[in-house]
Amino acid sequence: MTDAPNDVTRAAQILKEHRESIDRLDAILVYTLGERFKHTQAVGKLKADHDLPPSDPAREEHQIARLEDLAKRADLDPDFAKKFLNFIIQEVIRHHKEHQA
Ligand SMILES: C=C(O[C@@H]1C=C(C(=O)O)C=C[C@H]1O)C(=O)O
Repeated sequence: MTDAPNDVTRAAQILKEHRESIDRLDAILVYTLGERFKHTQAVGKLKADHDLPPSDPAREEHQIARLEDLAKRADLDPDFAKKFLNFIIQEVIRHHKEHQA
């Protein structure tokens, strides 16, 4: 079935509004990640200064469990949330190893 011109205009408007929301949320994600990395870089320096290991598996396990719970409440796939956090943590650990090199 072909859309009436009004339907096309309305759909275009709805698409535009969703994309504006997506752009705003992407900006929040990027700024939030930037803030997170500022803290993890400070942790990396602290660890290097005090000869502490780059990774802390017990802390990670606790974070993953917490994030899975948050994801369920936020209607986000908990497996995706887990993969996403793991991806970020691996990058943080790489930075921490660089601090210690
Ligand atoms: C930031 C830390 O270092 C590592 C990175 C973590 C993270 O990005 O959340 C968590 C645990 C550590 O493996 C930390 O120990 O708190």
